[in-house]
Amino acid sequence: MSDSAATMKRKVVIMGSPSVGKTSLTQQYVAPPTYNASYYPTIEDTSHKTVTYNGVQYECEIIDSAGLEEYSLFPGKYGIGVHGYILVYSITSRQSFEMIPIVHDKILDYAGLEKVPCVVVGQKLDLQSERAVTTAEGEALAKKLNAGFIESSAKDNKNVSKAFDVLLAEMQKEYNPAPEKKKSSWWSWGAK
Ligand SMILES: Nc1nc2c(ncn2[C@@H]2O[C@H](COP(=O)(O)OP(=O)(O)OP(=O)(O)O)[C@@H](O)[C@H]2O)c(=O)[nH]1
Repeated sequence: MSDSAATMKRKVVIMGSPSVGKTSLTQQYVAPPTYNASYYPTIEDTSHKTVTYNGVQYECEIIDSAGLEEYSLFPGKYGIGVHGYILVYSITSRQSFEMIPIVHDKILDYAGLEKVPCVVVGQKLDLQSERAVTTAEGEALAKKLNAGFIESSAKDNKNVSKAFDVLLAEMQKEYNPAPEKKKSSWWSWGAK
């Protein structure tokens, strides 16, 4: 995973309950406009996209994983060498929302980390009349997990690339932060 001067490689895994729209989100991002109303459960798919975010070019490897249930074993290959995670629930399913902290805990446990760049994505934003999780609840959970947050609709292609941008921002904070501004020292107080 070496980074060339021009392009940085970023490996991203998309995780969450079955049928929340992980594949639809990925496909809409990688090859828009792509939306399929039929449901085909994923085993695993990998796709690639090169994007420029905040002046940096990233070559992203995006792994769309199989839907996880509460008692699924965490697939170890998703805990190694991964730069960031997109944790997806559906705004129409509380069960899928409740899976988010469980998946997040599994990632940290497996990787032995205290923090990892993540974005929590509330998918199926077009299904407002079936909403079961409020935006405020989503935001509060993401804050608790130290993650970014956005609601999206793969169907309407709403906030799809923004979801990836939020993760790129989280990864930039973690792996290539802006140089810290010089802190003032005690003796500089009052000095002009
Ligand atoms: N209304 C609506 N339906 C969606 C949206 N995204 C996905 N779907 C539908 O939800 C179903 C599941 O979508 P997938 O993208 O296959 O979900 P997944 O999370 O990848 O599913 P698994 O492979 O089982 O993990 C499909 O019928 C999609 O058409 C969305 O934004 N809005």
